[in-house]
Amino acid sequence: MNGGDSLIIEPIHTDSRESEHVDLAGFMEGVKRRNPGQTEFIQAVQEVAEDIFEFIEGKEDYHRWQILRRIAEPDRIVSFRVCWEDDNHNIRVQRGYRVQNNNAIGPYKGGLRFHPSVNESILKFLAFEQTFKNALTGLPMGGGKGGSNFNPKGKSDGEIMRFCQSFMTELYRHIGADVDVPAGDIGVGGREIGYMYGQYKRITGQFTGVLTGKGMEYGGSLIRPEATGYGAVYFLENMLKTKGQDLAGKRAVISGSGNVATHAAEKINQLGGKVLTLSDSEGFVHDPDGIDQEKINWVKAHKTRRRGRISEYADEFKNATFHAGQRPWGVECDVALPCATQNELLGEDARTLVRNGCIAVSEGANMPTDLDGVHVFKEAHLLYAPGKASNAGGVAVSGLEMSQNSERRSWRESELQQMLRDIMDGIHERCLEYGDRGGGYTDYVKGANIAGFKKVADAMLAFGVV
Ligand SMILES: NC(=O)C1=CN([C@@H]2O[C@H](COP(=O)(O)OP(=O)(O)OC[C@H]3O[C@@H](n4cnc5c(N)ncnc54)[C@H](OP(=O)(O)O)[C@@H]3O)[C@@H](O)[C@H]2O)C=CC1
Ligand SMILES: O=C(O)CCC(=O)C(=O)O
Repeated sequence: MNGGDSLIIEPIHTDSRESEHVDLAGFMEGVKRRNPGQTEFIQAVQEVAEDIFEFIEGKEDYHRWQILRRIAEPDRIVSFRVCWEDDNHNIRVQRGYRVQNNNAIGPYKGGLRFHPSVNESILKFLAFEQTFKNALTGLPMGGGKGGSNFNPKGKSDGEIMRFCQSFMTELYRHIGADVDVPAGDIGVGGREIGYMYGQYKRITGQFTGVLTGKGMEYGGSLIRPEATGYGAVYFLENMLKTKGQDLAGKRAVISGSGNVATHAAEKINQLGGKVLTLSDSEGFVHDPDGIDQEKINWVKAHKTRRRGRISEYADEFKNATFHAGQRPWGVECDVALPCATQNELLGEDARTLVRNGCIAVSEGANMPTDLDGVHVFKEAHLLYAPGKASNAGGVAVSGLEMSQNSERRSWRESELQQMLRDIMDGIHERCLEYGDRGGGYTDYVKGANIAGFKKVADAMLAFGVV
């Protein structure tokens, strides 16, 4: 059963087993009971709880004030109907959501996803992850996420505009520059942000920093489009540096062909690596000659302007092959960057990567590796960065966009590039601080989970029970 669409949440009751010190298994039993069928959300909480239980052992305050339990219960979930008219004058009805997970350290912040798979479980997992990620950036941002089961594929520009306007007609009452600041995610790029911002401005009459990822003409920030992909590669570079290595000559396997994947590919090339693959939901392309900047430019135009499929890459560039219905993890590589979607790299894929000699994985997507895969990477002592650390560059530059909007000014590209670098270096440092397992091995998952948790948890302790 997929309970993802259910809005009924069991009331938080003081079950005697949960008001005392439960162990990890007892805690997860409660999470599963309260969130039936929400597999992605349960997976995300489990991955965090595995590390946090070890960290809070003997730390009475975190237990007594039920901090993890409270972070794993969204502050609120808003669900609404979104009606729009297609080009054939049919009335279409979609479901929209905003999950406001936690605002202990700043306004809710996180993207909007338009994809047919969107449901409550997926947005809850994303908002939960976002809470830790945003804390890791060091900027004052809480965690949220939203979206709709609207499928943008094959829709005309007019249909996209009407949907975005209808979506914002309800969402606007739940957001604000100091309340909740959405941005893009899968299926939401510059075009959609523009339509939504226009509608927000039309309804409220306000020109404020209520969305990020805006166009440069109306309050956007330089390098926001590049920031997630570039940041994931900076993080990868930092991990390699701990082993005295760099990206020069390294073969990279990348999934996805959207915003994050193409900018990750761009930065890998700039740092001397060779990108062998890109993918979309229909399969992957393998280009043994390398996907250089010219080819990346073709992919960007193909996906964002022509709205084409990645399979057509193999018709355009000689020696490239398209592998329908497959993911790229079997292609031999030194580094891998999953940049498409959740659970796209399973335990078996992780074993294949390890067997083929891959030394580092930096996640551009959110939770692309399933729990089995995470455990495989940890046991192999791979340099493995979870998305909440490695893909934080995007939301970090969104935070910088908020600052620029508040100050009513724009920073130079060189300043922003340096700030993105510094923020990614800072996240890496925090992972090293909390993820040291001894013997030269850093567990970046543990480091990211604990560093993110500690910041949010300590703010929550300051507020008492709210
Ligand atoms: N944009 C950002 O700033 C940030 C994004 N992320 C995460 O990065 C990932 C990619 O986002 P982004 O690049 O912005 O999104 P885009 O919409 O630009 O691109 C998404 C890419 O992923 C592919 N994809 C989507 N769903 C699936 C699926 N079910 N199976 C296989 N491939 C799929 C798409 O293929 P197709 O065209 O066939 O749908 C497309 O190639 C997401 O996990 C997102 O949450 C994380 C941090 C910030
Ligand atoms: O820039 C933002 O606010 C959103 C980024 C995002 O959705 C993410 O980090 O997953």
